Amino acid sequence: MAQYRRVSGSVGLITLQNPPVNALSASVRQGIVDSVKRALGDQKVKSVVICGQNGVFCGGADIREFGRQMSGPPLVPMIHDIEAANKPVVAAIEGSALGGGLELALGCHYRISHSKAKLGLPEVTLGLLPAAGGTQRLPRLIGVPAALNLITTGRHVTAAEALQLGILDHVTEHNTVDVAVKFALSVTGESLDGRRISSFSCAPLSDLDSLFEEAMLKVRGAARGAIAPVACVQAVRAAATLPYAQGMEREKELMATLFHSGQARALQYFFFAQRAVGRWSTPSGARWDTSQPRPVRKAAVIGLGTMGRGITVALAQAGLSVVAVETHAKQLMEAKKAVPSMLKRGAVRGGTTIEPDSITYSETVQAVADVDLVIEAVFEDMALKEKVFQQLSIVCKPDTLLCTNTSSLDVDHLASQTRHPELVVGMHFFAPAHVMKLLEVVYGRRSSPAAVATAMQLGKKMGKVSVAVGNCRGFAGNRMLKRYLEQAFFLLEEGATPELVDRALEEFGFPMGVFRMSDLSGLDVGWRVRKADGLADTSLTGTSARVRQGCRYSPLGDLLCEHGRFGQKTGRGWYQYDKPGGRVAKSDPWLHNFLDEYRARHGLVPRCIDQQEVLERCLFVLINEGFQILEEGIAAGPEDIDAIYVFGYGWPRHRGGPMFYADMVGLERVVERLERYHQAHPNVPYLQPSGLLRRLVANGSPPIHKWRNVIKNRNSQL
Ligand SMILES: CC(C)(COP(=O)(O)OP(=O)(O)OC[C@H]1O[C@@H](n2cnc3c(N)ncnc32)[C@H](O)[C@@H]1OP(=O)(O)O)[C@@H](O)C(=O)NCCC(=O)NCCSC(=O)/C=C/CCCCCCCCCCCCC(=O)O
Repeated sequence: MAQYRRVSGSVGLITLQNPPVNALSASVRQGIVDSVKRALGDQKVKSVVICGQNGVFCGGADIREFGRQMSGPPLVPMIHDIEAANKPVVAAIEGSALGGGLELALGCHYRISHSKAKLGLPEVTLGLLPAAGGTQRLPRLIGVPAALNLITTGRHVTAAEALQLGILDHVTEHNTVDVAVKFALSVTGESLDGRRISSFSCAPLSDLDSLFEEAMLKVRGAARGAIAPVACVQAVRAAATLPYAQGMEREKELMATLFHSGQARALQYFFFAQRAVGRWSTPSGARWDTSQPRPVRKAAVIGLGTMGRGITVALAQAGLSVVAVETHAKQLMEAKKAVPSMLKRGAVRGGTTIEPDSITYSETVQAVADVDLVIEAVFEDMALKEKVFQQLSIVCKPDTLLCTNTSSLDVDHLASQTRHPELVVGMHFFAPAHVMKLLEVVYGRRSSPAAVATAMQLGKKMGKVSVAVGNCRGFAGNRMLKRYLEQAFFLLEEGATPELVDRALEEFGFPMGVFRMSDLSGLDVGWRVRKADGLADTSLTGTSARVRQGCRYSPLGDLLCEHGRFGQKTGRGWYQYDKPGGRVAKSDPWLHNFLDEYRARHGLVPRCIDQQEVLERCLFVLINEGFQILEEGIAAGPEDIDAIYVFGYGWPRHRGGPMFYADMVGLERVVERLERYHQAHPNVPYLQPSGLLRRLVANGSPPIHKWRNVIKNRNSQL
């Protein structure tokens, strides 16, 4: 709703009231329409101010209404009526003016903002466009290039930038509503002719065609297959080339194509999923709202390889004081050079300053005696990590939280090496650790609620999306990835090429296909793990060469490593590169010969594999493992898995994440395809649909937001 009152004698003050962000729900829109009518009909009122309660102007249209039958007054005519008013209307912006909130402000005759406010048109991130006149008014106000940038990226700008761009008329450090009311009094009776943005023309540009061609190329490159950014460019083009009324028609038409699209559904689901992962819970009953995080002021990082350096930077950027420990003198010296320059680059990018003395370096673990939290980031080797944890348990304060940055090792086992296993959790960072948004916080059997809460909060402070997951081999992300990689190898055995598999995945929306990604991260990483697991034995011959522990196994990755092909770092992997460290993947005839010989040696007759099979085999098997993970309670809900895959593994956001994708495709279809592939490959047991997946289908395939009920029922039966 909206509250209306008269203030300072002649100003009608309209306050949007819909906590927490004053989203423009049907009742808020109705409240605005009614209040504007009252203000315009009241002779005593000479000007109007619109503001939001609790220090937030407006977070935009109510996203929760989008999937439902729309009711209440529509936004577009509401904003037109405000703009057409014959009394000055001033927007008083505090907190946020986003999406429909900014569009409402653009319909006002003046915009005054607090200096700390953020403004933007983020509709594109929800699979939409600013269809309440935003695509038509913003270019008319600030010019086509700047508007294109804001509308196609959805980025939020500070009040200072908004003032510079010309979105705002005034920025204040004081009480914004008071300032706006005074301003409204000062403009009473002035002509509004030059204040209605819809009557402006876009500033002329010399080469519109190439501007829009470039913009189109840029958005197509940035989010492969996403339709909203393309529609945003088309809508802004309409603003630049058509009269306002026709531009509005075009905006409406383009919005209609987006509004009910699968991509919009996926992105809106993902908006709420990101927020849901913060409300974590564990099977032991620990929860986000009942567990108190400990304060962490000083942290330590043990091991300053690539990951340790990135973690050190992330901690320092979060404002912590950091003790960075590396026992190898040469590595320490290199880290002392690398970390400050990483910090400097980050500060330039983010416009922040870093206290250079917030990091101290040491060659001994003794230096961490007084820290609140340690993140161990030594080489991925259990014996080495055990030793470090034993040492830390002696050196640290008894209440220091001990975290391990491992991508798959057993957190419970490491906890058992310490005097306080309840203070041990995993913090699985993704490389580069100071850039990648994802953090898996891995709780062990004995991790205390406070330990989990502290790690989750620290992740948030570092700007990460922290997802709490249980302890199992590979946790959630890598456990699912393993299945995906294995299917990709099997597809090569059956006749596919890395190019074919990668093309299918990249057209689906991944920034890189599985083979290009493996080349980038290094084939030797997985090889080392397989060797440690006793799997990578290429001396086996005959049928046993492709079977391990009774299941199908592909030694292709091991064979490549034996040829010294570790990916980009060696200049050869699944592709060839112009030099070691080269980035541009080129098809490699050697690899194709190698695959031909391999198939011939094993009596494999190559067949034609299409993109659909690639997608189904690789993605459905990964999804199936996701269901297994939910079934086991390793992840609390599908949103956790989706956040992990979008933020950590390049799953295209406009497809919502693997679990959402399964919901979109239809669970019955996923089961049917998995069963069919399992029949064709009976020695791949994990192609069998998981129990949870089958149960969901048996329960009538409820929509994704209801899966938790089925999972919960299952857990309560156990
Ligand atoms: C920056 C924020 C605003 C605040 O951030 P923060 O303080 O960190 O808080 P959060 O945790 O993010 O949020 C707190 C809770 O509030 C919920 N929330 C936030 N914003 C919204 C919202 N806009 N709607 C609903 N709920 C919201 C959030 O989920 C949290 O709750 P919970 O924890 O999940 O329970 C930050 O929140 C933020 O960035 N918000 C989103 C801002 C945004 O993206 N705004 C744009 C929204 S879309 C929009 O505005 C569109 C406008 C144009 C619409 C035109 C309509 C025309 C319809 C025509 C249809 C024609 C087609 C029909 C065709 C046919 O049918 O024929």
